[in-house]
Amino acid sequence: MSSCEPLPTSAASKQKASSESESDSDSSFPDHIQSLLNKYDVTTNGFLPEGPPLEVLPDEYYAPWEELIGRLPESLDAGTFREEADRLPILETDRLKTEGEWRRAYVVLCFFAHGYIWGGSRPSEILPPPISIPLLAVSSHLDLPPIATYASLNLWNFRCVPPPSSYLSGLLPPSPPLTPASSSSSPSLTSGSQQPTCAKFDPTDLSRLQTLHTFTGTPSESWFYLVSVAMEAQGAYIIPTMLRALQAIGQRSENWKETTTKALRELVKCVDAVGELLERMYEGCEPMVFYHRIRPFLAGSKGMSAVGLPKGVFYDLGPAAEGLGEEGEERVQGERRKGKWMAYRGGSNGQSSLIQFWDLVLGVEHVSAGNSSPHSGSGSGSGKKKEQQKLKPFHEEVREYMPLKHRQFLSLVSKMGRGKGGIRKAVMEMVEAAEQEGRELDGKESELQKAFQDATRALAGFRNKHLQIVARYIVIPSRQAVPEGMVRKMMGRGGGRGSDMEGKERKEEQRERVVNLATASSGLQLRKEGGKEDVKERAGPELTGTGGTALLPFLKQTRDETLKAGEVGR
Ligand code: HEM
Repeated sequence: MSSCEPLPTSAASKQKASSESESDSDSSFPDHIQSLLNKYDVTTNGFLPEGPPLEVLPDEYYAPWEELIGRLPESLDAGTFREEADRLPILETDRLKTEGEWRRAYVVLCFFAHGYIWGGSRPSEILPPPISIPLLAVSSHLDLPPIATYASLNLWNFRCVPPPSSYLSGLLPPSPPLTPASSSSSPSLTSGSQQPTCAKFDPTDLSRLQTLHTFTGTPSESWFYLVSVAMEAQGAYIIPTMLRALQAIGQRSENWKETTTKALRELVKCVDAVGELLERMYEGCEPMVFYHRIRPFLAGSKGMSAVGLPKGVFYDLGPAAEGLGEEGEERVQGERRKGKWMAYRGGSNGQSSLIQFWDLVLGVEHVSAGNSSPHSGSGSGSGKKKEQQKLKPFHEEVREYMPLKHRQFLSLVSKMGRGKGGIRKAVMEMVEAAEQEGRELDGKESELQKAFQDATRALAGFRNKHLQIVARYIVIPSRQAVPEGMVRKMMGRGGGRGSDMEGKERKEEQRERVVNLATASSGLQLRKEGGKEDVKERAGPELTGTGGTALLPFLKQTRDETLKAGEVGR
């Protein structure tokens, strides 16, 4: 299917799904559900904003940021980004007025931070004051970590354009950025758009989405972010439906079984529709470009010893005053500086609130710490197992990377229904009650049990699709030769360890580093010795998390935990 054909999962089905619900007499959303959604910043687009993200900071004061972000891919490609970022003025954040402006500043500064850390021949372990000072202030205001997150890369990094009659060839390139100077007179500036905006803001339609920023300027990178945007929007309508079911369960309302069954059937349709969008990743994102060019920029600073960041990144706040030993001062590269070493996960779609919402509603529990440990990679045997047990589960840990209100919303959802355990708990109690009464489930109960199992299967099916994607975009490229052009691009100009290395040796060193960087995002390493490829069981190196948990087994575990949740009353 071309990217411009109408989506089977577009606005049409989103609206259809809602109107189907609306036609049910008991299905209008009570005011308190609406006010709950408002309170936690869950919009008609789900965890995306209600309207388009701001594209330019309106105050001219921020022109130096806007100017540089506007040509980030070119600057990175030319190998000049670090120098340019070093020369930026250290801007105050007190001119940021609205939440939209704070978010915009966060998007810009996160792109700067990752461009700076990963945009050279070696990762930079120091983030200079023009980036780190405002980034720390902005992330503290938003209560987000000072690192690229799903919010900065996806949720707040897109625009919606009119139907692409003029772009029928398919993928939309990222549009030229706006500068405050070019748009300050425009009344549409604060609503964040210079392009003609959509008649209706509809982020479910991939053909009408564009990213605001990328590191590489490639259509693959835009597509990679935009697929998630469309998925989040497509999944939005199910949120109030599921809340209503959880409330009915919690209140033990007379018709809780019917309400929940209906909601679960709707959830199956929703998960399938979102899964169809996920599979559209193949249409516009090339695996080799993703693996070698895009993914390295998404890497975090946690668990990155293998690529030269053993302590994470130093957020440099400037030279320390005379005298030694003040708190918050460090000797960094021979100089006393104010600042702090920090280590965070990289940007990941695993930070999506929508998928966690589904898990919580259903009562799916995930226990694996995934590949999150920065420190235990070299451990082995039972020691490593014990360390794994001490780690926070991946899904719990990544909540800290979600916008505050969404985090709070998920925490609230986890307690709805009959306390922790979502719909699963209610279904289990129902089955146990029938067992205790020595009877079979009645018709309504059997329907609910089946609807619940179908929903967990649908979610496991979604995770299977995701596993295939991970195999195609990470596992397979990690085992193929690095294409020439990719090495050159990744190294930037003047990259590499020096001119004394030649030919094969230099190429191999570069390949290793590129592969390490590419696998390092989220703390992965390419382990060379032994192991079997676990997708198709071919011999070859094994991708592991630094916590010792192999990547594919981790994702398979999340799928199996989903399936297991569905086993009630068998
Ligand atoms: C090229 C496309 C993609 C690749 C290569 C990919 C890769 C990965 C990897 C390596 C992980 C392990 C944890 C981590 O590194 O953070 C992960 C986890 C995850 N990804 Fe993706 N991903 C892709 C697209 C998506 C999309 C579009 C979504 C939807 C929002 C998504 C949702 C998730 C979720 C929810 C997890 C957590 C594990 C789970 O709950 O099953 N991924 N992904």
